[in-house]
Amino acid sequence: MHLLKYGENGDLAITSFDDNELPPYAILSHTWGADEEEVTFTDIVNNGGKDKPGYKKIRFCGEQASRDGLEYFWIDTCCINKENQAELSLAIDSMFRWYRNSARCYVYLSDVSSQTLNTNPEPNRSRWFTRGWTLQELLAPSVVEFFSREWCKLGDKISLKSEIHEVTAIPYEALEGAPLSQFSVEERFRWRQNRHTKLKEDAAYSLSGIFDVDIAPIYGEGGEEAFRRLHDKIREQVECLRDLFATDPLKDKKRIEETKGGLLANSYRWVLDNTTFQQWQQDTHSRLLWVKGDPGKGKTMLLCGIINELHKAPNHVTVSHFFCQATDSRINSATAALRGLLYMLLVQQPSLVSHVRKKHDYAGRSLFEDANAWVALTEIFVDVLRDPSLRPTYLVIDALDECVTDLPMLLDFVAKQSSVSSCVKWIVSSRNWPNIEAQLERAGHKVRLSLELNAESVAAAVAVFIQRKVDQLAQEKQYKAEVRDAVLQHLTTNANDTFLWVALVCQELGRTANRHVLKKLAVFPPGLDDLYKRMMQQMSESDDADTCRCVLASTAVLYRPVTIHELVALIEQPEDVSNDMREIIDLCGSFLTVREDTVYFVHQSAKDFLLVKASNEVFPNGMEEIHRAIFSTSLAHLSSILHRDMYSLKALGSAVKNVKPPHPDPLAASHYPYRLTQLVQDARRFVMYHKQAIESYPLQTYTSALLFSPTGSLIRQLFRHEEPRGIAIMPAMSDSWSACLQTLEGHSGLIWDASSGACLQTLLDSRAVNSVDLVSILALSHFDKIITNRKQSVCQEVTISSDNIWVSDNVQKLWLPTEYRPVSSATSSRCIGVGTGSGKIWICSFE
Ligand SMILES: Nc1ncnc2c1ncn2[C@@H]1O[C@H](COP(=O)(O)OP(=O)(O)OP(=O)(O)O)[C@@H](O)[C@H]1O
Repeated sequence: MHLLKYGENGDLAITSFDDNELPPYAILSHTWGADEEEVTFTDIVNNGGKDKPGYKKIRFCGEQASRDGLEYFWIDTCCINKENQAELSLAIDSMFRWYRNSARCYVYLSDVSSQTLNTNPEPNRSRWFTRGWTLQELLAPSVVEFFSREWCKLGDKISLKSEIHEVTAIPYEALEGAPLSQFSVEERFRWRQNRHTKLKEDAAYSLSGIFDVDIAPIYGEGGEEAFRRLHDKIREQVECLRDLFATDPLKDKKRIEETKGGLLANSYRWVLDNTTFQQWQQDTHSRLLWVKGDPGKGKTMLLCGIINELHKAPNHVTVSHFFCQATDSRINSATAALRGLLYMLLVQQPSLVSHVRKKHDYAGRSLFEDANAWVALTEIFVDVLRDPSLRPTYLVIDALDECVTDLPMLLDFVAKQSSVSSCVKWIVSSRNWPNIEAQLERAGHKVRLSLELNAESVAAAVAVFIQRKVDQLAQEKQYKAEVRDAVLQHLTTNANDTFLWVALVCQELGRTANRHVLKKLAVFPPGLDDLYKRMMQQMSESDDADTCRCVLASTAVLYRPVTIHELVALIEQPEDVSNDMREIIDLCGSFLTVREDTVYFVHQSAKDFLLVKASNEVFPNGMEEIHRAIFSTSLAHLSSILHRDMYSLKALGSAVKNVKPPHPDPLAASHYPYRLTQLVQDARRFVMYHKQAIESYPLQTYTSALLFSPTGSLIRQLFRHEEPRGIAIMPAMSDSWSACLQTLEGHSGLIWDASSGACLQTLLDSRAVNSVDLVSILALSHFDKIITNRKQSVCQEVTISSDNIWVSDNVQKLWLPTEYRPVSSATSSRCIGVGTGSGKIWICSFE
């Protein structure tokens, strides 16, 4: 980027900078006069152009910059060498970024006079508002100041926002600096209405920054073609993000805050004054902040608060967050965490989508969902972190301890990647688990914020929380002053710096009649576990103790939260309480809570308590008994309610996609057992398909059987943690089981996979691939030392057995189902390329 600066002798000088090492600069936004009136790059280089009318703008801009303490400034007329086509293209591409990165943008309204402004106060009627390029010049910089013809300041885009909104229809939030990706594509296109550019193509090119897409300018292509290319780029970007989407982390955060009773700012603000936090935030070398603490100490809410505060930063940093929740299978795995973080990051910085598109263009949605999703996501993530255009970004992962699947992989990734980019800072939180400690220990540039070591601040925050909770209770239940004071006193004395304990006791008190409050207070012991024990004891004393225990035990083993309706259909009730299930849930102490008709554990620690510390009481005959009960009750339920034409469709041609479930839905309570039936069916397919391998080599259940099952197989998904770790590139599998039920070994000829099409690369349609093709593929994949003749590869590390049944590296052995056995192959040291009879190729790599 070329920047202008006044030298000591008053002459203008132009200096070139690397875009990554720019000094602070001001930037001018204006409308162009006739070409011959504007000062050009050549004029400046030759110390000329001083007699041109456009020179006045340059002088004003330089003087204003100097008044604002800025040495450098940039003006499009003379800071781009337009005779150099490559430079011009690059400048058009970079323009949005240059405006965004400026310290101040001065808008020079040459047709607005401050002298007539009092009689005609309409600076917004200036020609400046009708030009195409000025739209991004208004939106990209954070500080935009307006000046009259006499160079008198009229205001800035915040103080003039209502006038600007009136003429441009751009919402206040966009003027205040909200990321433009928050606004729909249609809305952003509306902002350009009534704007014109001298060249037709510029109408499209001037929008590329607003949509954060790269479109190389090709002047002469015409406006229509330029807009077609722009629309194509936007569509491809939207499709890519749609496929990456699995959960909306913004909605997860909102839901979690609401479920936990709403975020109280005064209970997290202490962290802003905390020296460890400040060190992490201010020190450019501190990259990773690890917030650690025992259950219920308020880590999740603290992170919610920190995220809110980070958003308040004046320069709109990117904040991308992910909340792990063990009880929600959508958001409890390492892959889900990276996918969620990446999605949220790219929504805010869409130009980085290019890193995803490199892979997504070929693989589509399965890139993020098949067996290799982790490999693909980590590669993309690393590319994004190393991208020089990445803007200051915070990455936040809450509750690492609730990442049920592949936590070690996630920890390893965070430890390795948290220090690679100087503009990225990470925050993670977890309980005080030694295995997490051990893995994060390896991260460089980290700081640790232990809630136990900041007991004083946490105690003060809990005190604020107690005060708020007691005020609410006293108001809702009309406590007398003495009851109110006693509750406050008891909570303050026994809370032990644990928010959750306070929240649970208050929940119990909410259900207690006023006359019993004082008596009841005495039985809430300090400490979470003791409180849970007390709740168990209280429950066991009720008349519905057996039913309550049954509800707790079943809820603890179900693989997802269920609705009250479903719960009634799932549990073996000692007596029929179908109509009283809400009441029973209320009787289950404060372990459970109902939100929108769905039953949840009040907190992960409540579930942990039942599964570990109270397991003898909750599962007196073992957990298996509860699974068996759920299974048989489900079957009984299905047998009793299912009948022909459940939804009274009558017409035999009724298509599933057109069916609208009636209200109430007779199948509402059957969704859980339906999934169970699907699981049984899937298990049957799994066993049938891999029968030969499993019967002969039982341990292959955990290797080839999992690897060669479709990615959508429920068994494969449930046992993902068992998949062998050492195989880096796994066979690309289709989503669902093929038409082939079982292969009978010993027959000659190949049995074809009729439905799967998700191969890694198909080189040839129906003829078999040969080893030469495979060599090129391995070479393309940058694997060296390729050997085509298998006999030579004996001393190599990876090999295919002579009967084509095994791939092995001497330590691990992978059984090949018939349709994956090679008709040709090529081997590198750790990699084998296999060409199959169907023309499909896959590459297996052992780490
Ligand atoms: N700042 C806050 N505002 C409002 N409520 C809070 C706040 N901090 C904590 N709480 C209350 O305390 C409870 C426990 O907090 P939180 O879930 O954040 O703890 P945690 O340390 O993440 O627990 P765990 O490690 O067991 O998941 C919340 O459900 C909420 O009721």
